[in-house]
Amino acid sequence: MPPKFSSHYVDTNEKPNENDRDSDPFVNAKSYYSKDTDISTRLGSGRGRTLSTSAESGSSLTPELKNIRRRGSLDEHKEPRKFLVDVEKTLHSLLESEDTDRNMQITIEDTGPKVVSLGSASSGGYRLYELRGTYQLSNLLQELTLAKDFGRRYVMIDERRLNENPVSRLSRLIKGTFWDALTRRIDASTLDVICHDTKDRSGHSVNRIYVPKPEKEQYEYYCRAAKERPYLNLQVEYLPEAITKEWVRDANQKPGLLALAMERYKDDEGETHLRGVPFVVPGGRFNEMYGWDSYFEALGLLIDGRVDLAKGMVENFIFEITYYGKILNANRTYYLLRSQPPLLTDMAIRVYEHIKNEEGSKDFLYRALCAAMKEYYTVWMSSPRYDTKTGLSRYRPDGLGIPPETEASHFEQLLRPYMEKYNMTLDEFTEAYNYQKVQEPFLDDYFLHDRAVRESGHDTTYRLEKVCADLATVDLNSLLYKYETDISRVVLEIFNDKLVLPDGNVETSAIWDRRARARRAAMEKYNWSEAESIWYDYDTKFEKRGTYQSATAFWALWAGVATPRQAARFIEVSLPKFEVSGGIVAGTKESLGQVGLHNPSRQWDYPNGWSPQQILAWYGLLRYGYEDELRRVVYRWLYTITKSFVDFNGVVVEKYDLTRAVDPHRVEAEYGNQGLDIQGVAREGFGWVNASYEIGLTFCNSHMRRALGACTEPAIFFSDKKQQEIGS
Ligand SMILES: OC[C@H]1O[C@H](O[C@H]2O[C@H](CO)[C@@H](O)[C@H](O)[C@H]2O)[C@H](O)[C@@H](O)[C@@H]1O
Ligand SMILES: [Ca+2]
Repeated sequence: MPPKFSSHYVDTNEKPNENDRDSDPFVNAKSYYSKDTDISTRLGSGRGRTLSTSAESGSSLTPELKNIRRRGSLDEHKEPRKFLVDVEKTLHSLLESEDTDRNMQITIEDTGPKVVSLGSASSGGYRLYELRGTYQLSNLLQELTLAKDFGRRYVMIDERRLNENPVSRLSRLIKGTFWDALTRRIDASTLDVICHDTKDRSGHSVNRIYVPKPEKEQYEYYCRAAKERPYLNLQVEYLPEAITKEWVRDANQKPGLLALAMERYKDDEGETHLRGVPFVVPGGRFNEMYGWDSYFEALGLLIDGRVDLAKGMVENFIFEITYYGKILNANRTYYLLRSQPPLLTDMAIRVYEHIKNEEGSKDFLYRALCAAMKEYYTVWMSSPRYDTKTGLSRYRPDGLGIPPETEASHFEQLLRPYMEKYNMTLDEFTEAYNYQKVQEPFLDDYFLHDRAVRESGHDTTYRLEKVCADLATVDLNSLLYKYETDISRVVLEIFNDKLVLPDGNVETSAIWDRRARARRAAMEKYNWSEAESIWYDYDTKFEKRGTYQSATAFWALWAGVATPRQAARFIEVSLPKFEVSGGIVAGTKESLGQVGLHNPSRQWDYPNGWSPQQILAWYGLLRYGYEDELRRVVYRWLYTITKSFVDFNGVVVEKYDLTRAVDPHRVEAEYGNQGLDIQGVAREGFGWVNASYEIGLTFCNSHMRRALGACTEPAIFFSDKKQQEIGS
C-alpha cells in the first residue's frame, strides 16, 4: 500500500523566478488555467495521444496508454517536472479508478490503487511518472476540476503544485481563492447570487430585496435593475419605518434580503455609478452577511491584506445600526429582530490601524464609534436586554412564533405533542401558533429563549436551551466590557478625550472607564467562581450562577476582564477541561450530561470545536502572556483543519468534532456540517475557519509549521523532545 501522502512536500514559500511567470507553480487557478496558458492551441491535431495519462491499476490501462508507456523516453529531471494532461480524459480515468465510493472526491476512505501515471511535458507526454497517495491524487483531481471549470482541454501541471506542502496550499487557497469566492456585493451584477437562500422554505421563487425608507436612491437603483434585468425576477420593497414583531412574522411569507451600504465609483469613462459595499459570507447555507462571523472573517482578511473587505464589513455594520437599529444576526428579513455577539469596536480599531495614514480614516473611526455607542446604548443597555438588578446584559431579542430558517425538522420533536393535541400537521400547527390562534405559554417561553440562543450565536447548546434570555452570560458581558474599554481608549487617544456625537452630546473617556469598572465588579460578583476558577453564566431570574462550563469563559481573558490572578487560576484549573486532542471544545464533557434519543446532540456542545472559540481563547492567552499554552492549542486546532484537508479532498468545514481522530470534519448535529459538499474541489472553505487558519499560522514557528505540513499528530509532536522548541 502506498503511503497516504508524501512527507517531502514542496514549500510554497520557496519563491519561483519572478521574471518567469510560467515558472510560478503556485499562482491561483484563475491565472494558472487562464486562456494565456492554454496549450491546446500549441498542439497539432494528431498529438492527442501524447497527452494521455493512465491509472496504473494494471488491467485498467488501455492498449493505447500501454503503448505510450512503452515508448516512454528517459527524461533528464533537472528542471521541476511538468505534466502534460488531457483534462477530460484524465479526470475520467482518475475518478474511475480512485474514487471508489463515487462521491467525486479522493479521500482516505477510497480503496483504489492510489497510484496514477502522468506523462511528462518534456517527453511530449511519453515518459510516465507516478503520482502516489491520497493527497497527491486528490490535488490532481482538484486541479483538473478547476482546469475544466476554466474551459481547458489540455494543461501543463507543475509537479510542485500537486506535491505542495498542505499548510502552504491551504493558506494559499484561502488567500487567493476562498475569500473571493465568499465575497458578495448587493448590486445588479450579482443580485441573483446573493438573493439565493436555501433556508427559505416559503415556496416562492421571486427574489426580494427590502430597502430602508430613507434610502430612496438605492430603492430606485434596484427598481431599475429589476426592470433592465427581468431574469433576476426581482421584487423591490420599502421596509416599514417601524419594524414590529408582527411585521417580521408576516414577512416569513415573503422573506427577502435586507439592503446594505452602497458606494459611488467612477467607471473607465469617468461616469459615476452605485455599487454595493463588499462583504464576506460564511459559506454553505449561509449566504448573507452575519454579525459575529464578519468579525472573525475580518481578522483573517486583514492578515491576508484584504483591508478593503474588512473595512467594507464595518461600513455595512454602520449601515445596519443606522437603519435596522442593530448589527443583525444576518441581513434577511427573518433575522431583523435579532443581533449577534457585539464585536464592532475591536473590528473598527483593527481596520483603522491598517488605514490610519489614508485620507478619511479618522472619519471612518468616528462613524464606527458613534454607531457602536448607539448600539451599546439602545440594544445592549436597554430593556429587555439590560438587567437593572445586576447591571449586566442578556441576549433577549423580541419576536413572535417559530424561527423559519432552521432545518425543517429542527422543532418537530418539541412540537409533536401539540400537533397531536390539536390534530394538526406541523405546518398547520406552526401557522396556528404563529398567528396566536392557539395559546401555549410553555412554547412562548421556549421560543423567547430560543431566539436568545440564536442571538448569542451559540445555536444550539444545552448551556442555553430554555434559559438563555435570563442569563447574564460571560460572553456578552465580556464583549461589552471590551466595548467600554475600547471606546474609552479611542476617545482619549484619538479624539482628545472629547468626542462630539452627531446629536451634540459629548463623550469622554471617564464615563466609559466607570462603566467598565462597574461591569468588571459585577462579573466578579455574579459570574466568577473562586472555588472552581472559572466564569459561569448568571441566571437573573433565579438569581443563581450556572454550572455549565463553556469555552466562552476564555472571553474574559480576551476582553481583559480577568485579573492576572484569575487568569492564572483559570489556566491552571480550567484550561485542561477544555483542551482535547484537536483543540478547545465548546463545552466540557462534564457539562454535556446525557445525550440520547430525547436529548439529541447540539452543535455548540462537547465534543465540537468552533473557530470563534479558538480565536478568542488564543488572543486571551496571548494577552496574559501564556505563550506555551497558546502555541499548544493553536497547534491542535491547525492540525485538525490540516489533517481533514489532506485526507478528505481539501475539505474545510464550519465546525469540527475535536475528539474524532480520523474524520473530525464529520459532525452530525442539527443542520449537519457546512462545507462538506465537494464536487471535485472545495471552492470556498468556511469563512471563520479560513480566518482561524490564517490567524493560527501567525502564532506558529517554523518547527510547528513543518510538523503541521507532515500532519504530525499533536500527541507525537508534543512528546517529541524537540517540542521544547515549541516556544522558541
Ligand atoms: O439556520 C439555523 C441557524 O443558523 C445560523 O447559525 C449558525 O451559523 C451562523 C453563520 O455561520 C453562525 O453565526 C452561528 O453561530 C451558527 O450557529 C444563524 O446564525 C441562526 O440564527 C440560525 O437560526
Ligand atoms: Ca471518493
